[in-house]
Amino acid sequence: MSHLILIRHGQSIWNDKNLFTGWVDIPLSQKGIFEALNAGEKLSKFNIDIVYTSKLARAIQTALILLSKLDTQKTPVIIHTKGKMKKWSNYASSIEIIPIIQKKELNERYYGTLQGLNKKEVGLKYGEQQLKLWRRSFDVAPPGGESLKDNLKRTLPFFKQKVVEQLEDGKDVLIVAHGNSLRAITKYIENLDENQIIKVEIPTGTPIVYNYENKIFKDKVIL
Ligand SMILES: O=C(O)[C@H](O)COP(=O)(O)O
Repeated sequence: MSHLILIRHGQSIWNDKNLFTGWVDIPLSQKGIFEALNAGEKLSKFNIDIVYTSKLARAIQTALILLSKLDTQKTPVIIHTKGKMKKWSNYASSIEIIPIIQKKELNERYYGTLQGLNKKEVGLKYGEQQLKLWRRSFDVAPPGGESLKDNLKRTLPFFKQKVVEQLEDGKDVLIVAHGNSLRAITKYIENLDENQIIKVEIPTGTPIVYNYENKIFKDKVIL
């Protein structure tokens, strides 16, 4: 049996200010840093084999902080895939590592022209119903941005190919990503329909653990 651990990044500075963030690369707030440390403590006994993050700093920052709390001799190493960064990040083969791999497929949904706007003010201007459709519906895209369906189209092929392959291999996989890229993954692994996914909220800095066995995700625990 292997484990899949999903975690949304800790609170970012724009989460704190209640601004739409999407692909704007905003770091963690101080509260977010504490959330990441706390998540690391909760996960300290897991034998994590591989970490996938998005390309966004708030996810990478969360992963690095969290990994500092793990009770392991393995060294977290950010894997570079191009040019000299790849070639010159060689090391002795006796070293055991936890690879950290950054994938744009795990990025938050692109929030289009809403990025940088205050969520409460958008609700007042366009109405709560419209705000909810933009934020939580499956297929209504925010202006110029990605719907959850669009987000799912880029996140899910990556998840099914790369992550499931690792789980099949008996590896414990940690994914550090975002509210909507994780909703896309959750829709798939919990087999939720387009109405059920509307209600799914992923809190910041909270590990969600599934056991994976015989091609089935089961025994979900929120730590
Ligand atoms: O991008 C953002 O603003 C948040 O990370 C997720 O936003 P949401 O909860 O409005 O989908």
